[in-house]
Amino acid sequence: MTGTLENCLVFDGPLVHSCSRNQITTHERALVVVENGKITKVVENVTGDVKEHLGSGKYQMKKLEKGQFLCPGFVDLHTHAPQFPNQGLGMDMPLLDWLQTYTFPLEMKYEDEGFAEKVYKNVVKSTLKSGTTTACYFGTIHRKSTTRLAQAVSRMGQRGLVGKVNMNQNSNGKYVEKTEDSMKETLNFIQDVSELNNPLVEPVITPRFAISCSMDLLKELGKLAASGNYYIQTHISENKAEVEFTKEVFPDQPNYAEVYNVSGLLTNKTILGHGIYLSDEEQKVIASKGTAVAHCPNSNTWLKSGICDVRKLWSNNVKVGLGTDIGAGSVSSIIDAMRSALAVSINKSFYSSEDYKPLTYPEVFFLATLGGAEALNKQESIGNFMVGKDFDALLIDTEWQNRPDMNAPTFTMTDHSLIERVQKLIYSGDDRNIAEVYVCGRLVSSRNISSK
Ligand SMILES: O=c1[nH]c(=O)c2nc[nH]c2[nH]1
Repeated sequence: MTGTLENCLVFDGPLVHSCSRNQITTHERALVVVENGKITKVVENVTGDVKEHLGSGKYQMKKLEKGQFLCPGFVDLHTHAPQFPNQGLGMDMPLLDWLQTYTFPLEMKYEDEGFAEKVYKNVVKSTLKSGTTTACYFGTIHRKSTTRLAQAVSRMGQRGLVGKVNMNQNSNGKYVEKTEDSMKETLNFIQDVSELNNPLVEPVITPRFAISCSMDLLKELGKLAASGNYYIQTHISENKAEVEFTKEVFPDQPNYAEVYNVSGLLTNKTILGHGIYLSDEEQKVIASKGTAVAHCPNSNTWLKSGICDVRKLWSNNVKVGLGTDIGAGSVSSIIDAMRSALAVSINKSFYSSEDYKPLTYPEVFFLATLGGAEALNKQESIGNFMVGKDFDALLIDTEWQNRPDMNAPTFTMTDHSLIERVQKLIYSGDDRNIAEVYVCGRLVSSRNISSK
């Protein structure tokens, strides 16, 4: 803590976070001191008066109420901002048909910047309300509209990685770009994001997926990513027909992962959506590059893509976090992604060998917070409440009686321990349990205020 406590905010109450993959650390009463957006002190096992721990000085206190606790902000590693208007549509189709019927026609509409502005400000408002403090967004091929998305993220105070999509082949014949334009507009987009002058908002190189890009384009994008050490996001091995199509489009490559590897697109700043059908060999290459997988269980269920085996990824040392994957996913909340990850893993256990253990609730909590931070290589700045990290946090309220008017999903009429309240959040909670959202110490969304 620096000098006096003036201009600092102190939270006093229960705290939960992940410090390792299979355990949730809980403190019945902790003090978290936040100065200039950073956590400068955490006092655990607090008893008695705050002054006994922090001395005298001026600080703004935030005392949590019964049933409330602090939890790290959620990391959504994979979502498509332009697809929010299609949320819940076309879930009865497999991936490639769904893209042609629903997704490409909607994404084409973002040629209109006015439409993009209207949608994107509501997307960011909504994901913040759901507790997503860090989001990796796909935009569309349209540079100016995707810049509107980055501006909305910046204005509303979210930590965001935003990508202009690249695709120069195998589309519907209309929603496609020339290689040269794709590269030029990606460079322009990077410039637009740098002009925001906001360290919380970063550009991501975003080839849609292998089949929508020629090898030339993939390699150009790989070079560009290396030139500025930029993040990269794309899809991999989501659906069996997609995997087969990829083999046809890139017959010289032994597998899907190698298409990205030879293009220089597998780095320790790459996030691959899905990864359901990756072989051990591919997973090992991905792990050796420090590349991460975004597990998107809700989307994988509705599009009937398959079940991603998170344990297998972990056993091959691949980093994993969660993605909501709107609009193939139907719910934009990482609480839902945690619950879906548990459900698909339990379902998988019914027909797997006896030694397959379904994911546990501490493990999915890890995926939603510290796991997502590690996937992005941002574990030094976000993911839990270690001193020196940025204060990206949620004030969770599980007490039904605090707001009966909201009919909150966590019904509580008897006493519950802190870890029971965490379970309630994961298994039955939703946005109504998120009272306040902080990014880098700034209150960006609350049940009473809405972001502009
Ligand atoms: O879930 C998905 N959503 C998409 O928009 C997409 N594009 C390629 N592959 C995809 N998968």
